Amino acid sequence: MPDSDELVVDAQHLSRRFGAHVAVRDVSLQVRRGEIFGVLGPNGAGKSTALRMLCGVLDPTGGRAVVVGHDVAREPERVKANIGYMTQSFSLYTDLTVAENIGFYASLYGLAGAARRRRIDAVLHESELAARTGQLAGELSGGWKQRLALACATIHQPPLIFLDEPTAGVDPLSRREFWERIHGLAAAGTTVVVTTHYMDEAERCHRLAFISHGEVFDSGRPDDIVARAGLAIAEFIVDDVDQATYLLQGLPGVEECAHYGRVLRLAVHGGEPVAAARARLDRAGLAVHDMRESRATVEDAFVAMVRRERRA
Ligand SMILES: Nc1ncnc2c1ncn2[C@@H]1O[C@H](COP(=O)(O)OP(=O)(O)OP(=O)(O)O)[C@@H](O)[C@H]1O
Repeated sequence: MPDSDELVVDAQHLSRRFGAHVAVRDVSLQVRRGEIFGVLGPNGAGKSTALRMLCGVLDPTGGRAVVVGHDVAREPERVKANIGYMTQSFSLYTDLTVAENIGFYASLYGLAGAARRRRIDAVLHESELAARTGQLAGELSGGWKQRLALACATIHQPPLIFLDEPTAGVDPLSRREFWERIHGLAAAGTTVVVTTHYMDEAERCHRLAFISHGEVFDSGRPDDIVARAGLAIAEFIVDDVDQATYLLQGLPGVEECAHYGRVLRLAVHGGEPVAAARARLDRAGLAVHDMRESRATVEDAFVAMVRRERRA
């Protein structure tokens, strides 16, 4: 966990309208130096719009944000020069080679001479792309494209990088390696703001914000968010899964009863799921095996939040 109090992102009541539609509403969030800050939310929640405002590429229609010491509305060029931004589409030139893409971004950020050569060598080494410099970016697999996009976004050693769903469509091993690299960058003092739909990735962030319908629903450390969701979990195996699911969904406070292979997982809001589930299934004469309490996860908290919003 970073121990710096220096705010690298300070957004106050940030809003963005598109015509009558409010995509981001009154979002306030702070990110400290060296922090990995995750932004979660369902599709269309406003995550990318919020990121684009913080990057200085989209003007807010309300509120303000200071990013790496510059106001995003008044000094967008200063913001852009001092951040890295990896978009969902990776923003690579598919008909240029790996080396040409990196060279292009190096020029964009004004790198020249020995410093330019040093940085290009460094990102090629860190991304393990040195053997692929002549390959067209469009011919790389998803995992290698992702490495190249991160190399381009960090060529100028920005103190802050924004990553918009950086691991979408990338295999699990590449995702792990990518996150190791993100933690390495953060440990060296780089601040990272990342949107993701992968809940295992959310658990790897220092702090999170849950966004829904353009508003921050909750924010804080993953553990604290999970605790605030107030969910208790029971896992067990039953012979008649359909009947058990039907019976358990009728219990008070049940958020979800879902299958994980042979295991049924019951999430209950404020209660004793093991005792309640056992009593209910015993009464119906259903055989239950291996029942145990389990830990609620960020995914449980997230799913409960989205469901509650939909019910409201
Ligand atoms: N340029 C635009 N013009 C009009 N509406 C837009 C524009 N950009 C985004 N929106 C709308 O704003 C809302 C938020 O979109 P945004 O892309 O920020 O969501 P998101 O949380 O990033 O979604 P996803 O997880 O699917 O990427 C959506 O309803 C979207 O249609």
